[in-house]
Amino acid sequence: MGDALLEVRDMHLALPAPGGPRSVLAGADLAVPRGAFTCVVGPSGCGKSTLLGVVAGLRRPDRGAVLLDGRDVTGTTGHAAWMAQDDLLLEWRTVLDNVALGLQVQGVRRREARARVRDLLDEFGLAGHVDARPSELSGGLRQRAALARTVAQGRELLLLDEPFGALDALTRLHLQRWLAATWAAHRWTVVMVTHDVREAVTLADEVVRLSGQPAQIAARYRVDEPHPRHPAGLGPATRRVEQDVLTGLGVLGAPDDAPVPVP
Ligand SMILES: Nc1ncnc2c1ncn2[C@@H]1O[C@H](COP(=O)(O)OP(=O)(O)OP(=O)(O)O)[C@@H](O)[C@H]1O
Repeated sequence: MGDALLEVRDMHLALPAPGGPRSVLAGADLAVPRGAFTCVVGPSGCGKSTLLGVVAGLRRPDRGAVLLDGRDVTGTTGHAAWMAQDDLLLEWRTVLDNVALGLQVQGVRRREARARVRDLLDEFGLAGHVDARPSELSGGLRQRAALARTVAQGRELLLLDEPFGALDALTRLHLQRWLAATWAAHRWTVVMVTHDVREAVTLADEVVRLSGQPAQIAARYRVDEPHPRHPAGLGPATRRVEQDVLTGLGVLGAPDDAPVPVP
């Protein structure tokens, strides 16, 4: 794990529940190399977002550590930028000012922040929308703007929690292709939670599967196909990984560590 930018070690966390604290994370370990894309999948409600929250420092674990480049950042914020399914764009600000906000909250003056994000807006296909309000944008453009705001913060680590979860299937496919190409050009270090296994194997160098509650790392799957990948044109080895992840989740064949969830 010597070259890992992010290391999560032996993470334990219990959260309040009606009958007393319930263990949500029970010894999760993670190592993400600098410039790698890791996707986290797992049964609904198993603790994926909670794990991301602990990595971001929004929650302090009961036990375990979060290391960034070997620094202990457990329970602190500032090392990671977070993007959730809900884009959290401010409706009264233009696209330019929403994206610039990522820098302004770090103390950069508005004028400088606006100047610094303009190139990013061009690259993210938002050049024609800088003065638009979020309500004037399509769902896909909103998510691009939210991602631009996340990236603009210049943090070492990007944490994406189901960023395309609310989009229709076609828009989602477009954004997966776009993110695959944009990430391949930048090589940000990313940990992304998704329910979409095709999305995971399209984007990730490694897919990490969590077990059911309390969550542990059930399996890791390497995806070696060169980036950028096309979600509808994945190679046979990547398709096999996809099948393996689905099998592990109990969607295909026999699950190896969890009961098949009854919808
Ligand atoms: N603030 C909280 N207080 C108490 N329990 C919580 C809190 N937040 C989450 N939980 C519980 O912790 C468990 C894990 O939740 P989490 O949102 O991390 O799961 P998830 O895998 O991201 O879910 P999903 O797949 O539905 O997005 C769930 O049982 C949830 O009800």
